[in-house]
Amino acid sequence: VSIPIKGRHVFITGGSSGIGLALAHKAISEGARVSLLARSLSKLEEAKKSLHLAYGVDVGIFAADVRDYDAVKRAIVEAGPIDVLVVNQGIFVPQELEKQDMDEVKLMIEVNLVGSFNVIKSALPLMKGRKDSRPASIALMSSQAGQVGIYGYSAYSASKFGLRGLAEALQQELISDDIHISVIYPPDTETPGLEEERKIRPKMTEMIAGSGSVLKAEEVAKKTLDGIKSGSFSISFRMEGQMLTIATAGASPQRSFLIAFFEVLFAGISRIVTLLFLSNVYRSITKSHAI
Ligand SMILES: NC(=O)C1=CN([C@@H]2O[C@H](COP(=O)(O)OP(=O)(O)OC[C@H]3O[C@@H](n4cnc5c(N)ncnc54)[C@H](OP(=O)(O)O)[C@@H]3O)[C@@H](O)[C@H]2O)C=CC1
Ligand SMILES: CCCCCCCCCCCCCCCC(=O)[C@@H](N)CO
Repeated sequence: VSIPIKGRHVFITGGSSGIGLALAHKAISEGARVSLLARSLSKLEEAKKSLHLAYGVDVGIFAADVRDYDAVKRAIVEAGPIDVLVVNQGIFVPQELEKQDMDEVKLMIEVNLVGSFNVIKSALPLMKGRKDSRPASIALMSSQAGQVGIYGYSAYSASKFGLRGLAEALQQELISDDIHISVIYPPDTETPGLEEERKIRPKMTEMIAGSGSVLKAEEVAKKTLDGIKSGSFSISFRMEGQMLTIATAGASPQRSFLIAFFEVLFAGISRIVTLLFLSNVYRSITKSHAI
């Protein structure tokens, strides 16, 4: 499939900052009509201003908390039928579960996972009933921490793994409506969110996450939009991200015959690489515990 962007309505949650904002830039530069949803109206207005300055076009902005179904529904109905829905809002507060407050655990699940249900469920009727007969897309922002559980991310990883289950089931429900699901698995990405996270990351989390790449939000946005356009179910970054996606291919759909071929060819070897990676992780944990 090929999902056109030009002239279509791209709705981005968490679009006022970081990856979401970078994606707004990219989508507008490819001729989309863009709407952004986030909580803070002032951050949304700032984003709107910066986008106007860069491209001379106006984006629709909607201040709502994804945890509030009615508010999300109102915003989406007001914005009008969506062709490409990017469910990108997310928060990350790393901490060992034993030390983490249940309030923080629930917040991550509610914003990252339940919030995504609220957004998708609100958008579905209008997306399915769209006049535009061309293929549409729903993209969910997961993380490499949604492919492998990482120390300090019990709640965050659970929320991001959850998105994958949602995505796999939803693709079966929506394929007849020509709506294509993508799940995006970025590594650490330079954003205001990551800057905040780094102040409180446990050492072990930093060490493990630090073994992957650190990308610019623009790079993540570009690959994300390219992946959406080609209807890729799984979107990953750089060599290690590609390997991780092959190692965790599981029962996710694969449209590319070439990549399917690689998945089969490298299934054994990528399991070995994964076990080596994990044995390093466990060795580091044991070592640091011994000090
Ligand atoms: N940066 C990274 O290293 C990585 C990030 N990701 C994922 O990418 C996504 C974006 O991350 P990033 O750009 O770093 O994050 P930022 O913190 O920079 O931006 C988060 C965005 O989400 C919005 N948001 C947060 N909470 C809510 C809420 N309850 N309701 C509505 N909007 C909300 C924020 O606006 P406001 O606060 O005003 O609501 C903001 O627009 C997240 O899902 C994250 O998990 C995945 C892998 C790596
Ligand atoms: C075949 C096996 C090879 C495996 C190597 C891959 C390395 C895994 C590193 C995982 C890093 C997780 C970063 C999460 C980033 C994120 O979501 C946030 N910044 C928010 O917390």
